[in-house]
Amino acid sequence: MMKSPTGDMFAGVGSIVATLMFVWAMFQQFFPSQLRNQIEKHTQRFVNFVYPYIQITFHEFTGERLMRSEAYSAIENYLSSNTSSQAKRLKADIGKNNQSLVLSMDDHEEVADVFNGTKLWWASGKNTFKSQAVSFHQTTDEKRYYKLIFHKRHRDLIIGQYLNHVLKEGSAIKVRNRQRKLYTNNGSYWSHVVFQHPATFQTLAMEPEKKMEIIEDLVTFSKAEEFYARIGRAWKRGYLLYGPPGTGKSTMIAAMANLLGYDLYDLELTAVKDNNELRRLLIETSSKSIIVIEDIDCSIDLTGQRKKKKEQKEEGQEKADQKQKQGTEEKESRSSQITLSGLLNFIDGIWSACGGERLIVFTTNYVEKLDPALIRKGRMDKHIELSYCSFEGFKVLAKNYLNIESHYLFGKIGELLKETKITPADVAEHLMPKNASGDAEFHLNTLIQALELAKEEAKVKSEQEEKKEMLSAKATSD
Ligand SMILES: Nc1ncnc2c1ncn2[C@@H]1O[C@H](COP(=O)(O)OP(=O)(O)OP(=O)(O)O)[C@@H](O)[C@H]1O
Ligand SMILES: [Mg+2]
Repeated sequence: MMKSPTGDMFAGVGSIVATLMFVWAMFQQFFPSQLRNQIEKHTQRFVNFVYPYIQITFHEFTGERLMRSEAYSAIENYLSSNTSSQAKRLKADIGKNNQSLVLSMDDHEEVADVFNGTKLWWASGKNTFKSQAVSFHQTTDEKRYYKLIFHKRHRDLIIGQYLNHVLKEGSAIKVRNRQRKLYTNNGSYWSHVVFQHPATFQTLAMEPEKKMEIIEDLVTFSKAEEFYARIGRAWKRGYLLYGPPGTGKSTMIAAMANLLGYDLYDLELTAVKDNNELRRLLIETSSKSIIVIEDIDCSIDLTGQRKKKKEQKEEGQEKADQKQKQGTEEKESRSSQITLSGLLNFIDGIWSACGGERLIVFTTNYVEKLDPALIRKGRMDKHIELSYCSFEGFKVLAKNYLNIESHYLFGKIGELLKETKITPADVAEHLMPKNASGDAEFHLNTLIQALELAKEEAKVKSEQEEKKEMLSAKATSD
């Protein structure tokens, strides 16, 4: 059978069409990506030419387990404290202690920042995805990010110094804003509660110069990481607060924690079994913390042996329960001894082993009872005496409690304070409002009465002592 030319022709056309279609398919399959690459390459070049900026994106969640990125939260803190005044749309959130509002820039906002004279921009944004998970509620995932935009000329400065600065500053702000904790050792373990003591240096009754000196010392310490590294010393500082009961030692520790934003570890030595346990407790403390050992003279005695504070105090009560507990407790208390040398070794040694800044604060009512080895400089770097209320101290309390800065009775009170020993705690007690009227004059007058009474008592006491001395002198001469 002969083939028709048309048939032939058609067959030819058919194959051409098939070939073309094949080529087209190939073209479609391979070219777009090649083409895209090409286009991208050229546009990138073009964009680089007319748009010489670099962008870096910091995503909120990173990694496989989608951890919240440290960098993102540091940037968030940095921006909310440094540039939120520029942003027109802000997000608000409740800050620490549920009291203050924290403002940060809202999505799709842009703010500028200047670093060493170089301007750069931060933009916030979010990508929204429909969730893949099967759920009755349709959920959408939002992925937030910050984008840093800067001129490529400043690449080194921004990627090096500036980002470092942002991350450091951001983490410092986070520390300042976080909820702080008060740890107490329950035997050999720390347990914690939220630390919310309102004491500040501002409300602490003390001579202004002395107060400033302490604040400066603390702030210098908290910023001295490089200094301590350079001189090869562990980043720690010891304070010894001493003075009669009710002069503000514990209050000052709370003020220190509030000033620096540190956690507090209230170490009860009498509850610690032995040196090993003490070591473990100290190792478990975190950096940026204050370790407090109150009434050091009651916890450790000069020979280095632990006193049984509780048993001394509540002897009567204890006797009743004693029979029950005897078996186990006696064994325990015999083996539970923290020695002075053990404690000193930790103060000297342990800190070097764990990084981060730590303050250790000892308090005592009887500084003269302490072993000089415990309080020599280097161990306790700074000795702070808290003493009876001075006129300056009284003025702070009057401002705190009565909200007054001057009053015609102040002169008289100033005179009386010079002649009497009264603790800030006692002064505070007299200024405490006891009824709704809150009358300043009434409170100042009760304080004056109390001061006069104390003065009288002191006089009687000194007279009695004088008499006694005279009598004993007479007895010896006879
Ligand atoms: N310097 C001070 N400034 C302001 N308030 C003070 C001061 N000293 C004492 N107070 C008030 O008196 C109360 C008791 O003070 P605080 O517990 O700080 O004394 P302390 O020195 O630690 O006494 P102790 O030696 O008994 O532990 C506090 O609640 C505080 O309100
Ligand atoms: Mg105290």
